[in-house]
Amino acid sequence: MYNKLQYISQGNTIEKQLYNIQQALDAGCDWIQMRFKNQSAKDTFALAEAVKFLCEEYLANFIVNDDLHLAELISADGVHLGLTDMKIEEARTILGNTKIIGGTANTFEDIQNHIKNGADYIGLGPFRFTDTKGKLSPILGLSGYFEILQKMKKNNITIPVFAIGGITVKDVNPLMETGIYGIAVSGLITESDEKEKLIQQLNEKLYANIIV
Ligand SMILES: Cc1ncc(COP(=O)(O)OP(=O)(O)O)c(N)n1
Ligand SMILES: Cc1nc(C(=O)O)sc1CCOP(=O)(O)O
Ligand SMILES: [Mg+2]
Repeated sequence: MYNKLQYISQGNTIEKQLYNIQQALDAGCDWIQMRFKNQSAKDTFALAEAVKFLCEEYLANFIVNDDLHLAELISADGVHLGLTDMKIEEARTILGNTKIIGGTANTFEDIQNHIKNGADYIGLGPFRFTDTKGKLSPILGLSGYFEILQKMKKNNITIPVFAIGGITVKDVNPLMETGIYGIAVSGLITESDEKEKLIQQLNEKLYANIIV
């Protein structure tokens, strides 16, 4: 069972990334996706090794954005691949069945393809406009999630779906009502001055209907 909250890291330097990731871990986040764009291979590797070490210390899941070979090299828990990254089918062949592979989707058809190709979870977005990522796919809004999740239900499709893109605390309840599994957030956690309180609030909402 996956955690319902994934933190997507931010920062243009190794130091800034490590600071943000450590803060998220300290505040109780237990799933980190390292997203470090347009950096040298040397720096990306150095950061990945340090994040792997940190996540082991905090018993947090650690996946790498985009770079399957890096994920393999440092034995991360998995990788997140977008629609223009390495094909999920190929990634599955390389990583085997024990690693997590997430795939980005913007439509019901994307989800069908990812399932066919062996994805473990879906990052469905964007929910709304966000500065965190350039070249966004069409914005889904609540109605987009509702339609796609209804289609999944009708077609008996079950795979954990994480909403992503500009999500704030007040979006969590309505998003969960559409049938998503969890959320992936970056700016919300990075920019918060009260991270522990925020993560507690998010988890309360995300796990509200789970009976232990
Ligand atoms: C959980 C999750 N969902 C979607 C994305 C976006 O991936 P991608 O489309 O490859 O865009 P970049 O993050 O690489 O800019 C994600 N990273 N995580
Ligand atoms: C990395 C990413 N992927 C998206 C997609 O729609 O595929 S939106 C996004 C940015 C998520 O960061 P924030 O929580 O700061 O908006
Ligand atoms: Mg990508």
